[in-house]
Amino acid sequence: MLQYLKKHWSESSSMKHRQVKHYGYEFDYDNNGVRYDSCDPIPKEFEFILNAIYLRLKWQPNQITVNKYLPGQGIPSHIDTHGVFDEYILSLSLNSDIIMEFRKGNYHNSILLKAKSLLIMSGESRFEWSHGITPRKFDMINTADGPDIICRGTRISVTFRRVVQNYENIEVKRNLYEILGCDKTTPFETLKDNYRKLLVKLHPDKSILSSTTAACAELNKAWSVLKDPELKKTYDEQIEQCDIDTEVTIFETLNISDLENNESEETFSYRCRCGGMFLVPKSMVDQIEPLLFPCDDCSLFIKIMLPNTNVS
Ligand SMILES: O=C(O)CCC(=O)C(=O)O
Ligand SMILES: [Fe+2]
Ligand SMILES: [Zn+2]
Repeated sequence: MLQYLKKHWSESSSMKHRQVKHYGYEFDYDNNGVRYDSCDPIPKEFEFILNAIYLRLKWQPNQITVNKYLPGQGIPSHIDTHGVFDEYILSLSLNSDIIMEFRKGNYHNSILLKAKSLLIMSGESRFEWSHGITPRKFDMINTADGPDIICRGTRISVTFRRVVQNYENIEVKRNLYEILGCDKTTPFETLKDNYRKLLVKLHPDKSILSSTTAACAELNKAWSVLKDPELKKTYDEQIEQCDIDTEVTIFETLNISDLENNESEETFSYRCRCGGMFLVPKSMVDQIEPLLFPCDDCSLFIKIMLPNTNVS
């Protein structure tokens, strides 16, 4: 592992007080959140330790941060963000011993992290105690023979965390239909079939690599929206509204009162010259911007001036 890290260290980014490299998800120090788009997947070289962790804790990390501390460098006292990361924070110490300071209110504990040891934080130690490393070139330790001083070498730590998979953490970039390999007109059964096939291919239990987890969350999000007729409709309306940034041909500009009010349905309607239909969801009448709606058959649009529209 050390060999791998030493070989790949040149790609790492440098921070003021230490060097860091992320795998799986990138930890964003500006907003204490995570991004996964710009990040290297967890290297194969880490799999043996991920497997060992899994055997012991039945827990799979999907984000790894490697920190390199030269003697004299440290990390400010902190608690890893709740909500973004789940209940375990693990830290593997390599190459040098170091003292980590734990604090909770007025309580304080110094713990010697030996090289090649794994620190497991969970429960109170993970959520209530802060941890940090004082920037120093040596540490004081207590031994059976009394206090002693140890000089710090370069310490490399590998922190294992699991990004909580809620949708807020996942930036969905791709069109939801693209994710499920289909389009707006694909029948429900095919959507469902595609979802299942893709899910089996991607399920995180079948692979230890974290990019899989992100892809899986993306897939779940796509499916959770598209399988629900109401959400699908809203989503379709939104992409319709996005699509029309390009040139469109407006068939007519109308007021709501020009449309047919289908009492029993959620939509107003208007007949297109092609025989197709323009459908305007009733839920949209509170909008203040004029809206464009496509014909369900041809490429024409109607422009709707809503009661609240500012006419300037
Ligand atoms: O270097 C360590 O052992 C801890 C690193 C850490 O606390 C973190 O990256 O959040
Ligand atoms: Fe931490
Ligand atoms: Zn038409």
